[in-house]
Amino acid sequence: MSIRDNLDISAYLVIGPENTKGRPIAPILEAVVEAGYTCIQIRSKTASARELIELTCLAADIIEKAGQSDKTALVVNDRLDVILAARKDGIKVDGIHVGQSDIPVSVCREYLGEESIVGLSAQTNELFDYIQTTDVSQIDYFGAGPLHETQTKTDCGTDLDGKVITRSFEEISRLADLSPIPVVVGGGVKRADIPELAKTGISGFFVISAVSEADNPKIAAAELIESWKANCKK
Ligand SMILES: Cc1ncc(COP(=O)(O)OP(=O)(O)O)c(N)n1
Ligand SMILES: Cc1ncsc1CCOP(=O)(O)O
Ligand SMILES: [Mg+2]
Repeated sequence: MSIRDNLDISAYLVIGPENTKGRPIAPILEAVVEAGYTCIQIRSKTASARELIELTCLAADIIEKAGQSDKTALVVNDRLDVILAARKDGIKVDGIHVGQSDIPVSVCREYLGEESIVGLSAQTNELFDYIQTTDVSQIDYFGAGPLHETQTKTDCGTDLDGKVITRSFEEISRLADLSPIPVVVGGGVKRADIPELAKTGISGFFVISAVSEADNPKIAAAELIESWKANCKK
């Protein structure tokens, strides 16, 4: 049985060295694992392959030391090469998250195998048609959003005309109803959004800055997940 079989994307942290205001990543990872986050995604647009492998190793170590290897999934953003290299070093990496212009999901599935998690960002344009018509046989969940415009990823939700399309709670509820697979929503999500987001019926929230840029990431991480659990529909 792999962690893919019991996929839980309810509390999902995305993190990279460019998101921590210069602070070390390890204490933030330790705090989110301790708080019970179910998924951690290593994502960096600036780190080298070697740095990403090291970071992935660090995260896997922290998850293992906390005894959470069966509960906190570790995925890497975009970089199939990094996952393959990390696995060759014996590091437990559970999967990948890719977007519309990244390596195709069929290739990820072929190289990572049936026990791995493959997450895909839903397309912004014609989102509702897209999630109902896409072949989801190779993927485990959709990443969708943004709820608000975000400085962390300014191109998130950009439509064909270059305009950022944010999603209302009502639209997110429709997404949850229509999607054949779990949906995790992020992009500008802050603590105040969690009660309403949790009531939409989606499977989880994902955040970068609400935790990694917080004055106290440990408290911020705990508050987000507690609020999610307190308000969750399912
Ligand atoms: C959980 C989750 N959802 C969406 C994204 C965005 O992925 P992508 O569209 O490929 O953009 P980048 O993150 O690669 O800039 C994500 N990373 N995680
Ligand atoms: C990686 C990613 N994908 C869609 S929005 C986003 C960034 C979310 O960051 P923040 O939680 O700081 O808005
Ligand atoms: Mg990507």
